[in-house]
Amino acid sequence: MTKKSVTSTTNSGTGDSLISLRGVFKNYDTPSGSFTALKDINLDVNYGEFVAIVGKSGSGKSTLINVITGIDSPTSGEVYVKSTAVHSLNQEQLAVWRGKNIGVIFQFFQLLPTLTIAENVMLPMDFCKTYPVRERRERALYLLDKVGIVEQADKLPADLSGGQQQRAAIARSLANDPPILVADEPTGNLDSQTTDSVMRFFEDLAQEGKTVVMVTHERDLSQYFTRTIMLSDGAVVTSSPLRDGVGLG
Ligand SMILES: Nc1ncnc2c1ncn2[C@@H]1O[C@H](COP(=O)(O)OP(=O)(O)OP(=O)(O)O)[C@@H](O)[C@H]1O
Repeated sequence: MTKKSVTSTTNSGTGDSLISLRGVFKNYDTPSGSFTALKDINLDVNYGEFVAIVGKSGSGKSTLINVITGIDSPTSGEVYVKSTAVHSLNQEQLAVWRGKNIGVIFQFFQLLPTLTIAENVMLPMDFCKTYPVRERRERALYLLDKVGIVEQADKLPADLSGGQQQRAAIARSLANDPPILVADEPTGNLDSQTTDSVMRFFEDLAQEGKTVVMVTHERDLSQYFTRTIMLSDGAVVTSSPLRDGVGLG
């Protein structure tokens, strides 16, 4: 599948964009009063984009992706993914919706230590009942093969290297074939060679039409992204296309 360009940042939130944020604010109550972590975020991300969220520590990067995934709800404003109004789903609806639509990848992998790698990859399918029971292990093995670690399928996470665990986490994120992958510092715990291979894998997924949104502190990864969104004090300060015209409005 070829990449598509990002749409205008002014559509209604129910247009062609895959992810659409409209006037999103997020306030946290703190002992010293209300703190605004996100300020009037308006953003559109389309199919096949590989987007970096960058900015200083505390600028709101994790809060932004938590609002996109529905892990956190906005204080005001609207979050749409395809035609779903994420901001209006209840917790139970959110869990199932997220399981089917968003693969989440963390810096520290968060594989369940007592389950094998294949069982970890099967978990999202078990939770959302997206594939028949008899097909789930076969699909897990297919995904582990895709990320290059199928021979580790029956080992426990502790028996794998950091890079292999992150590949397992990526396979798990793909279990329900979601259109979106969201990753918070996924290479923060990897050496540079493993980082490059993980980044190339994300790049390939974006080429296939998945949308990848990734928080990163690592400046030398910019070659991989189709767009960089920079946050400062909770606001978007730049949203720049990086190459091939992808990301141009
Ligand atoms: N639950 C919370 N309660 C109060 N303040 C919070 C909460 N979560 C985040 N914040 C504050 O919101 C701001 C943005 O936090 P966030 O974690 O999104 O930043 P970040 O850019 O991801 O930072 P880092 O790069 O250090 O991970 C920070 O000032 C943080 O202290």
